[in-house]
Amino acid sequence: MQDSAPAPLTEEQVRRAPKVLLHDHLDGGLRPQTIVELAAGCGHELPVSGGAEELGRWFTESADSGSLERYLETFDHTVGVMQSAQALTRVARECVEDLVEDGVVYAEIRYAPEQHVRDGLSLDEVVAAVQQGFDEGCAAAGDRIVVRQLLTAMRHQARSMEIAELAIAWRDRGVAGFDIAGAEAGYPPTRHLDAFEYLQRENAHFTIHAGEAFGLPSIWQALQWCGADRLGHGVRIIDDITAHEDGSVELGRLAAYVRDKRVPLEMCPMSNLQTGAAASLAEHPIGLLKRLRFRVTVNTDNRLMSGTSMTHEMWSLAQAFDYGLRDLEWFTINAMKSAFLPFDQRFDLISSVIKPGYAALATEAAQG
Ligand SMILES: O=c1[nH]cnc2c1ncn2[C@H]1C[C@H](O)[C@@H](CO)O1
Ligand SMILES: [Zn+2]
Repeated sequence: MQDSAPAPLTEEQVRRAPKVLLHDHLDGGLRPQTIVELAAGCGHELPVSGGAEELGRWFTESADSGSLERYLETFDHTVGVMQSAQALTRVARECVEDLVEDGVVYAEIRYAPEQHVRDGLSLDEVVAAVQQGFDEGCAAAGDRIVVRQLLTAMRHQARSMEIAELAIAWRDRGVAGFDIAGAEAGYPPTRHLDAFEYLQRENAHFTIHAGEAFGLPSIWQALQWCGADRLGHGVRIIDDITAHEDGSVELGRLAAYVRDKRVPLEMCPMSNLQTGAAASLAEHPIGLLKRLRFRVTVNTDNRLMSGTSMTHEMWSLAQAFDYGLRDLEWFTINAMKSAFLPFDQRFDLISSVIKPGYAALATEAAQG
């Protein structure tokens, strides 16, 4: 008889476990050393002058602000050094290298092309430069990772239609979908309804940052007006769930819809602690949402600003909620099922990479 107790986990096992990343910002994941070098090359003035280590600390400390708006201010110093094709290619290539090192087997990486045209690049050149970096990184990694782009439009700007058209123009050349990001309060997703309706007519996929810094109305609009396939964060769906003292739980209509329709939630626990969307990891809604079997996925959001990685997110959750390998496999398969990749490719990654990867780790753990 097989022992049904969850295998005891080590951080090293989590690092080696196959992981899937759906929500990660290219401009939120630079290596501090790369920022120092790119800033020197393009004349961008950094907030501190002491080198990579001090700069890395500056990002995590400044992002740890309790407010999404202040958190977002730190991006001035990553976007500022990502204004040339060479810089974009380098950052994209290093992103793939870092994800491979972290045990990620499939990633959708997002960024806002409209933020990278200050020095004269066209939107098309921006996407091409990032794709070049992803191609180089993936080629160097052999077949260990598959990477796609998601193109983001900034919700306070008015270029979403153009960015949606860009995503369609690149849909067979590395771009898997579309997103909107930026300050949530005051900028409802319905401002960009024309872009979402266009994408729906094109049979395209999109996710919307919603329910992070603003509550249920934002999630409701993202799903019921805009037709989002997935929710970026979506943590505030917890506001539509009542936990009674006797242990029973009641879902409001929106929460029930999200669970019934298997709407993927791109949860980013460490980022939520920094922006104030959750008070502590132990109190993070991910614990209850997983127990209620919402389609929860685990993500990094911004590896630089949160000083995080997929290994760190999953290892921290494992410690906070006593998760074992099976729970991490569940998150990973949830994410792979929710990817904006064709069904046959998702199926193949689940059956030939993810399941065998977790099975091998479970065998290893059982053998001590
Ligand atoms: O967690 C986030 N919420 C909303 N916007 C975000 C978040 N993380 C990054 N962004 C913004 C800042 C980036 O410059 C932009 C594109 O990646 O997306
Ligand atoms: Zn995000």
